[in-house]
Amino acid sequence: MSGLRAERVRRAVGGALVLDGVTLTPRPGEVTGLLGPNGSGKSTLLRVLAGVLAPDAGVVTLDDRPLSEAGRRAVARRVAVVEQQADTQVALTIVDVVRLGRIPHRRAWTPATPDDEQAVRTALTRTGLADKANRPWHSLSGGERQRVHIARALAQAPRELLLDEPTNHLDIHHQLALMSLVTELKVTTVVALHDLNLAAMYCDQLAVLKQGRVVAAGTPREVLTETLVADVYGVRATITEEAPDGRPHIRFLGPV
Ligand SMILES: Nc1ncnc2c1ncn2[C@@H]1O[C@H](COP(=O)(O)OP(=O)(O)OP(=O)(O)O)[C@@H](O)[C@H]1O
Repeated sequence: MSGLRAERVRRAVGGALVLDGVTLTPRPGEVTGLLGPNGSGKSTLLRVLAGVLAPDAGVVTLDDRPLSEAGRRAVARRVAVVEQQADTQVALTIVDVVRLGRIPHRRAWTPATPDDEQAVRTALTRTGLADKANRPWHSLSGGERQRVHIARALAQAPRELLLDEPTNHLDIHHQLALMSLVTELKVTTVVALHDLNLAAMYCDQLAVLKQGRVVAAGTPREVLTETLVADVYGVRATITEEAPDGRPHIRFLGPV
């Protein structure tokens, strides 16, 4: 089966079992939302899918081949990752940071090709950063930095995109713009989200983690039920299905 897949993955962090038998099969070209309360294992699962952390048991495969055998460079050409609170230390401009996305595609010691520069320009335009390309990183707001990291991931031209709470720091316009962009890309995407309504609006599939296990998976309509929100998040909610496409809308009423 093509694409990225986690199968019965277990992983302990700092002595505690954080992922306990997680299987995730993101559908090619679709957006899979990863939900779950704080500490449920979302970031850890994304790091295991990215090959940054190795599973203790189980396997992550890319086109049926274990990630551990694929080689870092081959993985970097395919899989782009935007981590939470990704920071960049050095004195770079926006366009410099976005150019970092091209590194996996370039041969050592060769200058950027016109294709590299075109990919960088397109990524800047799609994230609304084209007119800010030469701004220094340190002068950017939290939301602008977040968008630069998304642009860097797009410049990488990945087939798989892993995003850890990418709408953190973003105002409502940029949250919606980012999620629209991600759905338009037709790149296989796994995105950790806290906002259940955003997940319901934009994701094709959802997987819900609780204490390191997948407790629900399917379409937003299948997954987002009042019972699930109460069980997993400890919150009372009423859920309606909104026209025209019948996606669920969650109205939170309070803690259980
Ligand atoms: N370096 C570490 N040492 C000890 N425990 C860790 C470490 N990193 C993560 N954990 C623990 O692993 C669990 C899962 O963390 P993870 O960051 O994957 O959760 P998450 O679902 O992404 O949470 P959040 O929604 O808060 O970002 C948490 O209980 C966390 O405290």
